[in-house]
Amino acid sequence: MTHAPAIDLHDVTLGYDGHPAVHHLSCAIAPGTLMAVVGPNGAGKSTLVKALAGLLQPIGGRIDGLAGRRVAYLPQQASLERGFPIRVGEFAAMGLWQETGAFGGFRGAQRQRVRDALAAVGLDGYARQPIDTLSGGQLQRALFARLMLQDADILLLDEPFSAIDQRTTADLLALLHQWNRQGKTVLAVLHDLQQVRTAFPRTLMLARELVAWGDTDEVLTPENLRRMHVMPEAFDEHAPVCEVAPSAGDVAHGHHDHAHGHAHSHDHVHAHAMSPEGRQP
Ligand SMILES: Nc1ncnc2c1ncn2[C@@H]1O[C@H](COP(=O)(O)OP(=O)(O)OP(=O)(O)O)[C@@H](O)[C@H]1O
Repeated sequence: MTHAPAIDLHDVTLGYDGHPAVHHLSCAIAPGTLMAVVGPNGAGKSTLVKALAGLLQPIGGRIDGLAGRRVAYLPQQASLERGFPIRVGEFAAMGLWQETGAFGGFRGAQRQRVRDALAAVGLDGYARQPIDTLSGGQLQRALFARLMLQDADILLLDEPFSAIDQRTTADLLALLHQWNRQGKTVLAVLHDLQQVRTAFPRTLMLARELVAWGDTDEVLTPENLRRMHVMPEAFDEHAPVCEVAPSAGDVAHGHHDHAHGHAHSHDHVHAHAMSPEGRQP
C-alpha cells in the first residue's frame, strides 16, 4: 500500500456554474485516517465530498491521491431515490457491481458475502424484503451493507447519522471504526460535535474555506468554532472565481468579499502549520 496522501488538495476551489462555493482548500489526508468534516449549513461540506467522489470538477486547484484508489460515496439519505422495486439483498449486492459488471450474475461465494454483509449491519433475514418497506435506520444499515461490499479504500459519507436513532448510529459507527482499523480512509460529514469529539480522531472544519484541520482536539477549539460560525451565510451566485486565497482572519472578521475578488494575504494558519498527517510539527 502506498503511503502517499489518500487525499491531497492543492488550493482547490469548488462551486457550481463557475461560481465558487468553497475556496482555496489545501490539505493532505494520510491513508487510514478517520476524519469528520464539520461546518455550518452551507459551508460546502457536501460540495467537498462530491468533489472527492468525482462528481464535481474543481473550478481551480488540483485534487491528488485518489487515482488508483477505490472510492465509495454515501450521499445524504434525503437525496436517495428509494421507490424502485428492489429487494434488500439485491440492493446491497449492487456494491459488488465492479466485480460482477452491470449484468453479471452472482457466484455462490458472492451470495454468501451479501448475506454476511447484511448480517454485519444487523439486517440478517431481510434479504428478500422490498427496500421501500425499510425504516430510515434500516435503509441506512442496507446502505452500509452495500458500502461494505464495495470494499473501497476511501469511504466518503455525507451525514450518515442524521435522523438515525442512537442504537443504529452506535452500530454503524462501530462498523466505520472497524473498517478504519482495516486501513480504510474514512471521511464523514457530521453535525454532532460531541460525536465528533468522542469518535473521530481527526477533523476538517470548513466555512466556505478551510478553518482548520488536524487532531480533533486541536480543531474544535472555542476560537475555531467562533470563526466557523461567522461564515458569510449567503451563496453569492454572481461571485467570480477570486484570484488569491482569502485569509483565515478575513473569515473571522466577516471581511471576506467574494463579489469583488479582493487580493487577500495568504494566511491559512492552521492548514499550513500542520504536517501532511495533520499534526502540528
Ligand atoms: N447543485 C447546486 N447548485 C448550485 N449551488 C449549490 C448546489 N449545491 C450546493 N450549492 C450551494 O453551495 C453552497 C455549499 O453547499 P453544500 O451543500 O456543500 O453545504 P453543506 O456544508 O453541505 O451544508 P448542509 O450542512 O446544509 O448540508 C451553498 O451555498 C449551496 O446553496
